Amino acid sequence: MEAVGVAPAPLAAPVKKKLLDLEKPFPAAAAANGAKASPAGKWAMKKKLVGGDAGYVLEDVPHLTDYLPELPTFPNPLQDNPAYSVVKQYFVNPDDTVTQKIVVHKTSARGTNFRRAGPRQRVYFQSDEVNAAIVTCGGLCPGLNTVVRELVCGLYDMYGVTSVVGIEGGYKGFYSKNTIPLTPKSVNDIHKRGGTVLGTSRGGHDTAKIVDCLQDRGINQVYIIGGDGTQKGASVIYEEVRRRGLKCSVVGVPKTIDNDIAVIDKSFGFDTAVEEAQRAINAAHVEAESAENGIGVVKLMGRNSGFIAMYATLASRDVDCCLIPESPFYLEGKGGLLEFIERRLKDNGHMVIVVAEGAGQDLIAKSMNFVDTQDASGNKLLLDVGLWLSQKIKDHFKKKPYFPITLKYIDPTYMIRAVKSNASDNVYCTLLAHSALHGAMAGYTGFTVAPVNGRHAYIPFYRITEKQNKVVITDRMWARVLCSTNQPCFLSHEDVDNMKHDDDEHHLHNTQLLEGESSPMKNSAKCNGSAAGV
Ligand SMILES: Nc1ncnc2c1ncn2[C@@H]1O[C@H](COP(=O)(O)OP(=O)(O)OP(=O)(O)O)[C@@H](O)[C@H]1O
Ligand SMILES: O=P(O)(O)OC[C@H]1O[C@](O)(CO)[C@@H](O)[C@@H]1O
Ligand SMILES: [Mg+2]
Repeated sequence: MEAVGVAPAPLAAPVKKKLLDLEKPFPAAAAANGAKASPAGKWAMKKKLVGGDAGYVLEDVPHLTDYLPELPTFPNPLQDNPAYSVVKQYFVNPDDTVTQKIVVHKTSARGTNFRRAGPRQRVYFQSDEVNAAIVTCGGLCPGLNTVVRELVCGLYDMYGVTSVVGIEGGYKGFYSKNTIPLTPKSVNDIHKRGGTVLGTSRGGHDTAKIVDCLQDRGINQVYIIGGDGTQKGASVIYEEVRRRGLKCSVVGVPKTIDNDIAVIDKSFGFDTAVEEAQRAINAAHVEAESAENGIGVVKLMGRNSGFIAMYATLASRDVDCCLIPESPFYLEGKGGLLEFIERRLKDNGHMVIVVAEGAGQDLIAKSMNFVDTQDASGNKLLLDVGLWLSQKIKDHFKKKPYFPITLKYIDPTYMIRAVKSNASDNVYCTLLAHSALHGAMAGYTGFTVAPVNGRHAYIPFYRITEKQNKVVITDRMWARVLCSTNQPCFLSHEDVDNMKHDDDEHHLHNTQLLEGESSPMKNSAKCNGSAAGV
C-alpha cells in the first residue's frame, strides 16, 4: 500500500472553525470503584471542541495523529471490495457530524454535534499491520456475541485484517489469561447463543497491567464492549496508551441491559430484554386472572434506571402498576400502593405489578437493619424488592381475612438478559461493530460508538460516562405509563416541582429513548394520592 503522511482532513468551510477548548482537561475517570489507575495524570482526556456558525459545537474525539503527527495514511481497502464498489458515496464526508438536538426552533443554537461514524477514504493502518483485541466486561446482555462476531468478520471481510484475538473474562483477562484467536470460522454461529463466548467479569481493572499487555502483545486496536463502568475503564486505558505514545486505537462499544448510558439512542439488547420480559408478564397475568383476587408480581432488571420495566409495561398493557427507581412510592395510608392494590382488586378481581429491581430501595433499607454492600466493580448490591413487596402485600391482606388474595411472584431477572439477541438487535449490533472498526481504521481513538438520533456517531468517553441515563418522570413517556396502568404517581406537587428542576438539567445533556420533551406534568391531578384517570 502507498503511504502518505497527511493528518485527517480538517473540518472545511462553510463551517467557521474556532478551536474552543482544546487544552481543557477533563477529570480522569479512573480511581473510582477500586479500579487501579496508572499515572495518566496530566494526560487525562482533553475535550476537543470545535466551534462553528450559529452556536454549532463539534465535540470531537481524539485521533492518533493528535500525539503521533507523522503517521502515514493508506487508501481504504474497501474501495477495491466488490460488495462495496457499487455503493454511491460509500465514504463518509470528513465534515459530516451528527447533531445531538433535533427538536429545534428557528432561533435555536445548533448546539452539540458528534463526528459521524463510517468508513473514511484513507486509513491509518495497513491490513497486515493490525493486531486487534476484543473484550467484554460487566453484566451479560443479549447481542454481545453478535458484536464480537461482526467485529471479527468486519475486520476480515472489509479490511483484510486476519489477526484478531479475544480477551477472556473481562478486564482482568488482559493480564491473567491467555488470548483466544478469533476467525470468521470460529465465530460463525456465536450470534445464535446468549452470553459472551469471551466470558466477562466485574472488577479487576488495573490500567497499567492492561496497557502493558497491549504493548507486549503489539495490540494496536482494542474493542471494549461494556456498560458505563467499562467505558470509564476504557477511558483510562486510552489515556495511558496516549501517555506512552502507542499507536493503538481504543474503542468502546456501549453495552447495558438497563439502557442507562447517556447520550445514545438506546443500547443493544434492550429490545430483546423487553420482549423477553413479556413472557414473564403474560405468565403473571394468566396466574392472576385465574385466582380469586389474584396478584402477579414481576421483578425486572434496572439497577438505577427503570427503562426495561417502563417499556415492558407499555408493551404489555396487562400491567396495573409499574414501579421504577426514578419514581418513589410508599405503601401505607391514603394514596399509598396498598390502598391502590385493594381498589384495583375490588374493581377488576386481579392485578399485575411490574417492579424494577432498583425501585423502593430506600423503603426496604428503612424497614430492616441493612449495611450497604458492593460488587467487585463498586456497584451497590440491591435488596430484593420483589420478595419484600410480595411479603408486604401478603402481610397487609392477612389483616383482612374477609379479603383473601393469591399472590404469585415471578423473578425472571437473569432470564431476560441471558437470551440470544432478537433480529432487530442483531442488525443493530452489526452496525455498531462496523462503525467501531471503521473508526479505528481511520485512526480515531478514545471514543464510544453509538447512534444519536438514528445516526451512528463517535462520542468522546467523557460524554458517555459523566452521568447515567434515567427515566425522566416528568416526560410524556412516563405519563403514557401512568395513563396505561392508571396507577397513582405517588408524588406530591412539591416532589414534582423538585423533579422538574432536576429534569431540566437532564434535558440539557441527554437524548431520550423516544422523545425528550419536558411536559408540565399535566397529569398532576393523579398526584397527591388521587388515582383519577386521564
Ligand atoms: N471508574 C472506573 N475506572 C476504571 N475501571 C472501571 C471503573 N468503573 C468500573 N470499571 C471496570 O469496568 C468493568 C465493568 O464495570 P461494571 O461491573 O460496573 O459493569 P458495566 O460496564 O457498568 O456494565 P453493566 O453495569 O451494564 O453490567 C469492571 O471490570 C470494572 O473494574
Ligand atoms: O450480573 P450481576 O453482577 O448479578 O449484576 C446484575 C446487574 O447487572 C445489570 O444487569 C446491568 O447493570 C443490572 O440490571 C443488574 O442489577
Ligand atoms: Mg453499569
